[in-house]
Amino acid sequence: MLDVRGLRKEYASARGPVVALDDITLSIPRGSIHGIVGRSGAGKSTFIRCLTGLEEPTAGTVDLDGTDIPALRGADLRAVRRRFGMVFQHANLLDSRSAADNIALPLEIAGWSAQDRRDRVAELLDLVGLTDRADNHPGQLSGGQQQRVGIARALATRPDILLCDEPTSALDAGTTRQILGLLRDLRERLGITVVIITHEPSVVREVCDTVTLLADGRVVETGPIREVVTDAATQLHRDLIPLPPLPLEHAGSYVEVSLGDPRSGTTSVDAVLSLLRQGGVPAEVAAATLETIAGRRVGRIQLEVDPGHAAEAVRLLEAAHLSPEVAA
Ligand SMILES: Nc1ncnc2c1ncn2[C@@H]1O[C@H](COP(=O)(O)OP(=O)(O)OP(=O)(O)O)[C@@H](O)[C@H]1O
Repeated sequence: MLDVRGLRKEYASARGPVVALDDITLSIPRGSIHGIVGRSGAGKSTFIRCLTGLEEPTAGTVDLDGTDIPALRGADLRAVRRRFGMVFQHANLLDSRSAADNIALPLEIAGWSAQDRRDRVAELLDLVGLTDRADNHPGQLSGGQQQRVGIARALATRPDILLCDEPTSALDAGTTRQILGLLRDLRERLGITVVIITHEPSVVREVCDTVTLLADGRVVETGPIREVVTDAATQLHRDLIPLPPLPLEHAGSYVEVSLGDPRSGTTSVDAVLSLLRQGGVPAEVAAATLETIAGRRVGRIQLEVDPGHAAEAVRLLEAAHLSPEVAA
């Protein structure tokens, strides 16, 4: 549905051009939840601005159902922008207006009649579970409820794509789960496509179907979560299944292994330990992260082995397709 090819964005600066996006090529399927991850400065915001036509790329195409967004001007561009709804880290609601009136704002701007606005707002309040809070002002709502109002407002004019820029970064873990549950629910009920910019691996793990990792304006990895997460060679595999750093003081050698690679029949911590034991290598688990992501059991284990056995441990683990790496 959204097909980005060779997208490049340069900004002029006193020290020459800054390349914010460099040859970005990726696809976001209709009705999917797509995560865009990357460090600060990776180009995430620039990418979103190019998607919505707020920024004109230096080169490349952004194809939305056969329309190249960067090629549009005037009324056509304004029309295509209405196909995107925006959700931000903070809902930025107007304090002087009730929840219902905040949601009605884009409908007023789009010229809906008072009756149509009332009907649509009631529908949206129900959709985000805030019917009983319609008359509350933002100061009377929790952060999570304010974000629900923000999401309802973004959906008001029935966009096809919901772009969420760090939608849960300001929320606690419990509220984050509720908001992610709501986004998933909206995708099921409305068939809407959701794009989430986030720096939180947990958001990607919990809700995304597909993901793109950006670094220095380039695509490092992109694809379905269930594929990238089971490929021990990807950066996303490490980012989505994080292990703690090694203990500050340690005498042993540490070997990290990955579970979940389809080529490996070894799927549990016990199986890894017994494989090493049978090979004559005693090992202990120093840390482990085990998750079920997109229906796949995946994990990473940090093993402490005697330094004299490290090379043998790596050999045994490699033979079992557990992608061992000596941690330093
Ligand atoms: N208007 C601009 N003029 C010049 N350089 C810019 C401009 N906007 C962004 N950049 C540069 O482009 C690069 C990408 O910035 P961008 O804001 O897209 O990154 P980001 O991944 O969204 O970062 P963050 O997570 O901190 O918001 C950075 O090097 C940034 O300094």
